[in-house]
Amino acid sequence: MLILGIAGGTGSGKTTVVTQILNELPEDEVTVISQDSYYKRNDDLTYQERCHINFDHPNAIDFELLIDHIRHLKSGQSIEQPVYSFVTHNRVQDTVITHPKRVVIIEGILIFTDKQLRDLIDIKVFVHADSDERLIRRMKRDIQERGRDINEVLERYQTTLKPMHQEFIEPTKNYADLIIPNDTYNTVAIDIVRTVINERLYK
Ligand SMILES: Nc1ncnc2c1ncn2[C@@H]1O[C@H](COP(=O)(O)OP(=O)(O)O)[C@@H](O)[C@H]1O
Ligand SMILES: O=c1ccn([C@@H]2O[C@H](COP(=O)(O)O)[C@@H](O)[C@H]2O)c(=O)[nH]1
Repeated sequence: MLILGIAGGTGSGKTTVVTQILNELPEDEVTVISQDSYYKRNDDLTYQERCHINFDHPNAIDFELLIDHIRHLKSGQSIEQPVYSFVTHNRVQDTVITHPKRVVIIEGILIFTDKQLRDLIDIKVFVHADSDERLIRRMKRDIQERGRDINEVLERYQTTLKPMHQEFIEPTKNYADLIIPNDTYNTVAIDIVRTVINERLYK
């Protein structure tokens, strides 16, 4: 099994890069684990309290469960991947049965902050986009898809996203084997990732 980690700031294009990689590989050989599925359960908090959680801090992530699941997949066992709701800011009851595949892609802003998780990842990719580009993309997404208003997005960006990015996410670029500049679509980088995966899998 080959484990690929795709990190990078919010709006950098991680999900887009994952989709591009998926398009290059046989469907039955790849599975994706999203860090977002592993936000901690917050059943004991009210909705208002959950709105104030710092989702860009490593403490928000249930790394213990995520690492446990990656180890299970590595040893050939299926897992029940949690499902997270950005509307309620909490996990839902459903889970998705995820089977081990030859390639496992883990994607998320904070995945390189945890050493145990880093050590399980064979190829670490960091997707880079300038902060203004990421802010614009994040504003569009949160307003169009997550029901937020412009003031809410800007306030959150200034008070939480930007400082957390600088403190926790940007420094993990140093762990990357490959940095993908993604201010514009980068097909060359995707070709390189595909070549590396094929090389490792079929050598
Ligand atoms: N290279 C790019 N150029 C322009 N828009 C992009 C690019 N990559 C991603 N996007 C757009 O930016 C938004 C955020 O991308 P996404 O892949 O969801 O980022 P992330 O998963 O890192 O938060 C999406 O609307 C996506 O279509
Ligand atoms: O309930 C939540 C949980 C997280 N977020 C934000 O999501 C991004 C991470 O997702 P990307 O796809 O990488 O952008 C993170 O910046 C959190 O602030 C949220 O809005 N609500």
